[in-house]
Order: sequence, then structure tokens, then C-alpha cells
Amino acid sequence: MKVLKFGGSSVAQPDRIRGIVNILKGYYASGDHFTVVFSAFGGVTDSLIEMSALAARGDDRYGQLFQEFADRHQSAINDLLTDDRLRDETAGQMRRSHEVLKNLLYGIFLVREASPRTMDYVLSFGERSSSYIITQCMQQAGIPAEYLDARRILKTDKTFGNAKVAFDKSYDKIREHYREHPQVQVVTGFIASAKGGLTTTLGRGGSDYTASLLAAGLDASAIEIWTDVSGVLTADPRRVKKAFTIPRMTYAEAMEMSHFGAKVIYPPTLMPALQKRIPLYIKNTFEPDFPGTKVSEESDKNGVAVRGISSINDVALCTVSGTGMFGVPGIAGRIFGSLAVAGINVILITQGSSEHAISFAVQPTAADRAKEAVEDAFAFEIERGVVNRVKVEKDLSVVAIIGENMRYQPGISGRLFRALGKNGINAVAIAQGSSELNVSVVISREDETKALNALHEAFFLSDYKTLHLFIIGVGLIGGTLLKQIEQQNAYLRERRGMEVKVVGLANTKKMLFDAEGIDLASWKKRLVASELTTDLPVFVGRMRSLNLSNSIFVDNTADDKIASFYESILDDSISISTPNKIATSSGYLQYQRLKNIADKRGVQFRYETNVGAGLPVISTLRDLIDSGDRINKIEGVLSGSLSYIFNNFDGSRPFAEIVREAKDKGFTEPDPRIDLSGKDVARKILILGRETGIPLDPEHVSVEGFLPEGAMEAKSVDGFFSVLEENGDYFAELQQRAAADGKALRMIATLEGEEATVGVQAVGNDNPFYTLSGSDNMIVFTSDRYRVRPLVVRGPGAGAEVTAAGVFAEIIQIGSSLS
Ligand SMILES: NC(=O)c1ccc[n+]([C@@H]2O[C@H](COP(=O)([O-])OP(=O)(O)OC[C@H]3O[C@@H](n4cnc5c(N)ncnc54)[C@H](O)[C@@H]3O)[C@@H](O)[C@H]2O)c1
Ligand SMILES: N[C@@H](CCO)C(=O)O
Ligand code: NA
Repeated sequence: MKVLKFGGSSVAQPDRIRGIVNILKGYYASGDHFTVVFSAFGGVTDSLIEMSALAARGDDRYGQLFQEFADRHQSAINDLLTDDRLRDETAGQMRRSHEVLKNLLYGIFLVREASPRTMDYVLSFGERSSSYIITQCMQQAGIPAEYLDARRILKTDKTFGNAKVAFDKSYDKIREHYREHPQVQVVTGFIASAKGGLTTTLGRGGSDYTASLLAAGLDASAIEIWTDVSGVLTADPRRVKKAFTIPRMTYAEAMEMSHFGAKVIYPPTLMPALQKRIPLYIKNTFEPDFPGTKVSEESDKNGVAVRGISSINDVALCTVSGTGMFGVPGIAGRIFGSLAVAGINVILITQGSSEHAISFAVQPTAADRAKEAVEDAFAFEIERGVVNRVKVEKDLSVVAIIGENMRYQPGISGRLFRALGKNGINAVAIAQGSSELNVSVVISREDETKALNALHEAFFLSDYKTLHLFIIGVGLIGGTLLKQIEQQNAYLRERRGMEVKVVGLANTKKMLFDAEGIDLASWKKRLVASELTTDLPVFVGRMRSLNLSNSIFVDNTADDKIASFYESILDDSISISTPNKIATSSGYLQYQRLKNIADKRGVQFRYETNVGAGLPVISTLRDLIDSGDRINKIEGVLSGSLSYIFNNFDGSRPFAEIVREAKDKGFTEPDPRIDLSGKDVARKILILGRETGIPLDPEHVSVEGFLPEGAMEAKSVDGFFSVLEENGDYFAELQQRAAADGKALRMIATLEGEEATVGVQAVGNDNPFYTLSGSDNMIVFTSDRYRVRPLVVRGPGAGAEVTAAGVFAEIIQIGSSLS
């Protein structure tokens, strides 16, 4: 015998009832013995409570609600029952039954009172109506169904609203009834009866309880709880999109999950069945073939450590502390005794072994009473200053990882706190049940969703990590980056367990946010259509308030204003990757501060593309230094655009034309004057100097320009090009002079000791820079270990694809370091 139970949401509309009758037909056809319990139609219990309350207040609008109730059931009958005889019979029966309810409500209206006892009777009409109608539907479908009013078999005391079951008596009645009734029994959930036939109800989780009692009485082989979700999920799917069904779990795990608010089952009411070790299945009425979740006593020690992740959304933490607590027995007893007397439920307790303080979490509505109760109990100590007043912190949540196997696996809490820490989530208090069934962490309420997602990614192998990108600047580099991400996402997901979602975008005009991820095939259209005007503080504020796990900020502009936000972004535990050199090449103190904040927060500030674009220049330098090498000299051609310009300037075409070509190929800065003036190269050698540990500031780099006079005074980029055109001869002469000696022009940056210089040189074929072509950069490191033959990094050092790829690689590296 199996006991099936369908909750209110499963029978909210006629369509769904048809679906259920179909499921039951399948059971019947398979020859399985079963009995089935129903709740009231979804929403009906609430409406019965509301109409009684109105009536009790003397408000005649209860009549309207009653009419809606009656109509709803009649229309379900008309919709579901096509057999004339059955329909008329059912409609008549319901009319008579509802007439009783109507009179009852009128009675409440007259006496202005709805006692718990009356209420239980009123509420019984919900389950009685639904179960009766569905019984008739089952009959119509050819199932020999029989309606069973549970008041006949379930016996309780007279605690109306939450009656105590007389187990043995009920089990006897159940067995007796089922012995005499071979038909499929369709049972009203939630209701029972006390001596004298008085109607009672079973309290929270009522219909589950009915099913459990039946299962225990009948020694059933299984209980199936049919609901509107696919079993128990690894986390609340409204908060964690990637939550999935837990295929099997133990009773103990199910208890923990439900304690932390997994609404699917309410295990306390399932105790009668669980004591008999009857397995429990949670199934989805929308997806009847899906296996759902099996809850049983089977545990497998090799199974996953963490079964699920859960949370309690709103708690307050009260802390009792003071010197008078140390080594004094009975303190905890007095604290919790006083809370018990005040009727306050404690959600979580933690005490450090220094015994200096005890914290406990309660519902926020109980916090003030808890404070008062404990302060009363310790009035004497507080007066003498040996115990402090109770500190109350609100707006907190508890997140918990749950699983029986945690106790066999080391490293679980390490992973837990790492995932929280990497996301900048502060643990206010920590508790571990001594059963090791759960580890609970109290955190700020606004971090709850972020924490749940970060933990889900950290503990479920089948889950992949989602990086949330906020990108400012969608020009050449930014646009190319978005294209690369779009193309590579499937690979990253499959092979690296990582998904990159762009959730914030901005150009100079518009900005756009979508926490679900902006579709990278249509981002341009959406950005243009966005109603949000770009505003940097708002962009950064939005990034903070969205508070998504694994957030990364990417600055693809050349703007100098954005760098001033880096500090607060890093401070919010958000990593940064940027090709923009402003932050790293402006004031040394700012550069240093950014590095310190990133270290302090355990996040990353990355800018490899600042030098040599995608070439591994900064990382190479860092590896040398970290492994104990000493840098003696760095020499380099550090400008992709100038490299391209000098490599192509052979006198056959004007200089200005080649500069324009370099710009069109995406090698120059948005403002090419930055390149041509040597400023861009100066920034790069400055950055390399800083990376070697020299506290250089921009004025320490001496730059010898090569432009004709007046070029840098031009008011605009166009004006600048005009000057270049007017000075064609000047550049031609530069080129010819070098060519005459068999030399080539190169802008070379040098760092030797603390001396940083930049200038154009004519180099001969004995110089390693002579052979460069295209937009090549070449960086030559001479160090203690690379003394005779230096270490060289060489390759294209500018351009959209290589630069964007460098940023992309950093994003992936940052992602790998998260959780
Ligand atoms: N082009 C390269 O080869 C290369 C190589 C390494 C580093 N970089 C660096 O990459 C960065 C971007 O270069 P690019 O070639 O893509 O330039 P770009 O001009 O094509 O793109 C920059 C984009 O940023 C936007 N922008 C500027 N200020 C903004 C603001 N305040 N808010 C929002 N958007 C803003 C601009 O509208 C533009 O679309 C620069 O810092 C550059 O130094 C470029
Ligand atoms: N404008 C830069 C891009 C790389 O930072 C260059 O020409 O090298
Ligand atoms: Na680089």
C-alpha cells in the first residue's frame, strides 16, 4: 500500500486536477494498492479564514467571499465532470454541504465570534469539498474511488487548531476501515475529530501529517508527497537559479533542510511514518515521470558531503558578554532559561571557548523581548558592570550547508569560508551543530542571495561557476572582448566549469544592467535602447547593490576619471581587470593604495595589457622577482603603434598617412598624440619600474620627443594630423638620415637602476630591436639569472584581438581564483 498526498497548489485549478486523475489512473492500472490524501483547493483555506474573520467582525462582506467559494467549487464540478449523473449528484451534494457552511458563517456573524473550535469546523469544508469532488472525478475516470472523511478514522484531543493525535486509537480505526473498504480511499487531509464527533485540525503541515498517520497505520511501503516542485532542491530556486533536485537524502538531512526553510516538506509531521522507516518520495505533479527526491534512512558515506544549502532570511543576533561570565557555571542556563520563560525560540547559539560572550539568533520580532528577558535575568550583574547590556544586531540572515557526510570529509568549512571571503561576505557568527549535519553562518541580510550562489558553486561539482562582469567602455577593445566572450562561453562552461555573464555595460552615453546576463548577440541594440544615461557613480553603486557573486569590473576606456572609483570597487571585494593605464601610471601612492586594498580584500587588481597588450610582460617580470631574481635592466620597444609606424615608414608614403593607418588598425590610443609624444611608452616603463619595486612617479621618466615643434599644441586630433601633414619633410629627413647609415628608427624605453628614459633612436642591424616588424613589441630583461643572454618577450604589442584576449585571460584567471 502506498499513501499519496497532493497539496493545495496541485489542485488549485481544474486542469491540474485532470492531470492528477491521469496520474492516479496510471497507478490503478498498474495494480498498485494506494490511498490518496488531498488538501483544499489552493487558496481556499485562507479564504475560509478571511470570511470567518469578516463575519466575526460583523462585516457582511463575508457573504461575497462565501459566494466566491461556492462558485469556485461549482465551476470546478462543471468543468471536470462530463458525466451528467455524476455532475448533478456532485453539484447537489456540494450545494447541501455549502448551505451548512453558509449557516455556520451566519451564526458567526450573529454572535460576532469565531472560536478555534468553530474555526476548525469552518476549515474542514475546504478539504471535504476538494476531496469529494476529486473522488467523483476519479470515479468518472474508472477508478473505484471512495470518499473518506478523515474525521472517521483520525482521533485527537480537543486542542482545536493544533490537535494532538491519539495514535493507537487512530491506527486501529484506520486498519479497521481499510480492511472493510477495498476501494481506493480518497481522504480529506488536515482534519480529524475529537470525542463527541467534534471537528479538529492538525496544524501546520496538516495534510502531510494525515498522509503520515495513514502510512504508519497501514504499514505502507511508501509515501509520495506530490507538489508543484521537482522534489527537494539543492537550494531555493528563486534565489539560486542553478539549484537542482536532490535525488536522495536521509530523513535527518530532510529535517535540517526544512528547519532552514525548504518549504517542500514539513518533516515533524512525518514522524509517525519515519519511525516506521517508510521511505518518502517528493514528486512534481507537473512532471510526473521525473523521479523527484527520495527520503529514506539509507545513507552512503561515499556520497556528496553537502546535500543542500539553505537559509533563514531574517534573524537578529543577540550577544551577552562581560567579564563576569568567565568560568562562572550557570550563565548559559540563566540566559536560555530566561528566554524559555519569555517563550522565545532560539534559532542558533554560539559561544567562543573564551567564555567571554554568548550569542544567539532569534526572530527579529522577538529580539527586543529577548534583550529585555536576558537583561532582567542579569540585572544584578549588569548593575555591577560585570555583564554588559545585550547587544542586538538586526538585518541578518543565517546560511547553512547541510549534509550527513560532512563529518567524514575534511576541508568543508575551509571551502565554505573561502567562498564567502572571496565574495566579501563577512561572517558575523558561526555555529556548527554537534551532529555535524550543518554548518551555519550568520551574515548580513543583503549578502544572502550572493552567499547562497557562491556556496552552491563551491559545493556542487555539477554546478559551474558564474562570473558577473561589469564592463565600462565598449569601443575597440571592449567590443572585441564581448565578441570573444560570446564565442568562447560554451567552451568555458564545458571545459572550465565557468560561465561568463555580462551583467553591466556602459559607453559614454548609455548604460545597461541585467542580472540574468545581457545577450551578447544583441548587446549593441540593447545598449542603444537603454533608458539609463551613463553616470559613473550610479554605475558603481548599481554594481554594489546588485551584490552578485563573483563580480568583476572591467575598464576598457582610456578615461582618467574611472580610476578614482577603483579603490571603492576593490574595497567592495570586486576584482578589476583593465587595459587602461591611468590608475597604474598616475601617482605612485594611488597605485600602491590600490594594491594594498586588493590584498586586504583578497581580490585581484590586474592590468597585464597595460604593457605589451596581450604579451606576458608584467607576469613574466613578477615571476622573475618572486622567485628571487634581481632585475638589472629593462629595455623595450613598448609601443605597438610606433613600432608599426616606424616599420612601415620607408619614405615611399607620407608619415601622416602611416600614422592614420596605425590608428585605423587599432594600434594607437584613442588619442594618438599619447603614442606619438612618447607618453604612452613613458607610462609603460613607469609601470614596469613600479613592478620591480621602484616608487617612480611620472616626472621621474625622462622623455625625449621626436615630433616637430608645435605638434603637441594642436587643439584636436584632426589638428594634430594637419601638423603631421605639414611636416612631411621633417619626418622624411629623419627617416632618410637613419636609412643612409643602414639604420632603423625605434622608440626605445630603458630602465636601469632607478633611471627611466624614453627616446627615439636609430639602431643598426647589430641591435636586437632592428629586426622588429609589424606592431611588434620587444621587452628585454637583464637580471642576475639572465645576465649574459637576457630574457626576451616579443610579439604584437597592440591591436584589438590580442589586447581583448589579454583582458579575457585575466578575467578567467580571476574567475579561477574565486571560491
Ligand atoms: N588598442 C590597443 O591595442 C590597446 C592595447 C592595450 C591597451 N589598450 C587600452 O585599452 C583602452 C581602450 O582602448 P580602445 O582602443 O578600445 O579605445 P576606444 O576609444 O575604441 O574605446 C574606449 C571606449 O570607452 C568609452 N568610454 C570612454 N570614457 C567612458 C566613460 N567615462 N564611461 C563609459 N565609457 C567610456 C568610449 O566611448 C569608447 O567607446 C585604453 O585605455 C587603451 O590604452 C589598448
Ligand atoms: N597604443 C598602445 C596600445 C597598447 O597599449 C600602443 O601603441 O602600444
Ligand atoms: Na602584457
